[in-house]
Amino acid sequence: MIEAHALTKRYGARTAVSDLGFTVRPGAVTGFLGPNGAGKSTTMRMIVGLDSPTSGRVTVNGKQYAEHRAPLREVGAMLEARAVHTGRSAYHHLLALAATTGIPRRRVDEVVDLVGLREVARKRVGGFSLGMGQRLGIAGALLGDPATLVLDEPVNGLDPEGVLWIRTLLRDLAAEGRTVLLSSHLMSEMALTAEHLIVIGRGRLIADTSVEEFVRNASGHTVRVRSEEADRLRPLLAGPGVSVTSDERTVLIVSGISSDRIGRLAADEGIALAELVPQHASLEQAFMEMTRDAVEFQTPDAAMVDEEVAA
Ligand SMILES: Nc1ncnc2c1ncn2[C@@H]1O[C@H](COP(=O)(O)OP(=O)(O)OP(=O)(O)O)[C@@H](O)[C@H]1O
Repeated sequence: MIEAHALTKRYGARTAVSDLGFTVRPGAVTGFLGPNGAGKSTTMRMIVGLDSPTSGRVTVNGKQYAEHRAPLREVGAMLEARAVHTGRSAYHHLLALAATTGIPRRRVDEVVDLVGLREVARKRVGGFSLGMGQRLGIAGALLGDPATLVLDEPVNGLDPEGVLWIRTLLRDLAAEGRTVLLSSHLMSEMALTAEHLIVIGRGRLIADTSVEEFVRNASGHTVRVRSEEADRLRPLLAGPGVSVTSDERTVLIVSGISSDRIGRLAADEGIALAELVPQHASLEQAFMEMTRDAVEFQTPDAAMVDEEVAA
């Protein structure tokens, strides 16, 4: 379990993390999301003691990282996959890491197999592809068989087979009762991997909720209705907060009213519906909506779209 209490980090005048409070629970994969510069990496660095908070605290299983007697056995982290001596082989990199923390050699063999690096384990890390480097980073994180894992962009650079592999691995590790926190910019992947989300923007908490709830709360919620009598149905739906748009004669996209109610209104008037489909926002749409005000740099196009939406 990871717990942050009033966690704050300032770099000079810049506040990277501000009064952040959250709990990452065991047994589920928790996604850590936020626009660029939101403070994710800073928070992760504080979790594993690479940076110290200006105020507040963050603990792993009740203690700050440095207070643990064998931190690698407590928390496994991959923050910068490339932070490896490039002249060493993958095997020796892991062996050196293990030796400094009293982890037996056989565990190195285990993690090498677990991450699928057996064939290249004796090759120099300098020649590794981005994907192989990621696998090595994950091997390092798993070395101490820790109850808690903190991974910054672990799928970055992996091919589709690698992405599927890590998704399955993380879900399995969580199912064993571990605490898994990962950040990713790939929303579709996050939607498939994580059950819970912590979303931050400009260093502050925006949401701490299940993926399902986060998507449900996004207002991108509409109902698609198809009927030969769409013209007759349309005025019946009108009301405060209801909006109806239509690009095709027989199709209405309705927001502000539930599909149950639309179905009832149509039935009362004897209007036959060919389709009545609630459309849920994707995690990406929900994320864009929830973090819109927290985006550090907006492209002119995105800003223009926002203005058009607001107009
Ligand atoms: N060592 C540092 N010195 C000064 N400012 C820093 C330092 N590290 C981070 N920052 C600033 O703190 C803020 C948060 O950065 P951080 O890297 O934690 O964000 P992030 O959410 O991980 O972003 P990204 O998604 O782009 O990786 C940014 O404005 C960044 O410029």
